[in-house]
Amino acid sequence: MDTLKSYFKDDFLIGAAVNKASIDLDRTLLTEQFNSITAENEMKFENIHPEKDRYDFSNSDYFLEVAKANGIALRGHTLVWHNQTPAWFFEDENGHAVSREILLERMQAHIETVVGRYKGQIYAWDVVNEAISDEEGVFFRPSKWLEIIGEDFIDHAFRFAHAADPTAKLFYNDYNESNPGKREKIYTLIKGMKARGIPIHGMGLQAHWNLYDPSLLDIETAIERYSECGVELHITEMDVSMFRFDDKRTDLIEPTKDMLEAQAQRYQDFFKLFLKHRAKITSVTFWGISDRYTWLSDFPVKGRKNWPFLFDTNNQPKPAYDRVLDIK
Ligand SMILES: Oc1ccccc1CN[C@@H]1C=C[C@@H](O)[C@H](O)[C@H]1O
Repeated sequence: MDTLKSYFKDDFLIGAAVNKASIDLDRTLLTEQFNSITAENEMKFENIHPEKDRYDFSNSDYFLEVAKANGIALRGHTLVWHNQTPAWFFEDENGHAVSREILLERMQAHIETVVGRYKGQIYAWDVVNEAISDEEGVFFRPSKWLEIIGEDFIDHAFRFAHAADPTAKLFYNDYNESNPGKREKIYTLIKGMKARGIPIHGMGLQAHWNLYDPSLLDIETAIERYSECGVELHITEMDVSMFRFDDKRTDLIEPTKDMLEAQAQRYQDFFKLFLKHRAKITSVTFWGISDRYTWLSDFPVKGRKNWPFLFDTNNQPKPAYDRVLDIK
């Protein structure tokens, strides 16, 4: 029987985000279908470095152990992000903002400790996540990193990561990556980093898409534009929501047949595009394993169930799975 990882074995890795529950609960489907995993939350700052002098590698070590035992590659997510990073990291003992020099020292220590621990065992890192603003006319997203260090916080993060593990591919990762306005800002960022000799190797397109947008044209234009920077591409957090981002409906307890058919068509269209650009794309990761669990059941509408993946709430293939395996 074909599986995702076997069907695309000559094209790109097929990955899934896992968490402490799903890596065990959904182990059969995970090992059968996927050959890459990403920690959904367990390698983020607040979980892996919860206190100034304490790191917690228990979950990330376990994820690596499971990955190795099953011939699965591990993606690292994420080192520098405005979200899920504890406030103490930016403050001195009196609760005041630390200096640029101190924050750079702390950033370097964090990256050296985390990336260094898994040197040679993590094939790609999302070094910086979501540093570009969605707001028209604003380039960088405001954050404590930007405020205290300045615009070069990104360059430093990549340099520290490369020094800690020269074998890892280093990615900039972002969402709304196919929106033309944000695409051009990300393109400018990466182009500039390459021109300055910063060790950036890839662009992570999060691909939090839905039944209605973005258009295939915007996605393909983004794939081509980022590739022009001379970096490889990863699809890093793919899910296809049944709802537009601004649709706050909460009446459904299961997807309609029309939704499932529309989702199957969207997934087939997306994977046809990925195959067309297989020379640029080296990994495609879903931001979950199956509809049994998705972060979208709490975002943007808390408690509103969503069904964004190829496998249903019982880990069974949906129409979208059959359509993705019926392209070649
Ligand atoms: O789609 C978005 C819309 C607004 C803010 C962030 C995002 C996506 N942000 C992602 C989603 C879930 C987290 O687990 C990931 O670490 C993060 O990269």
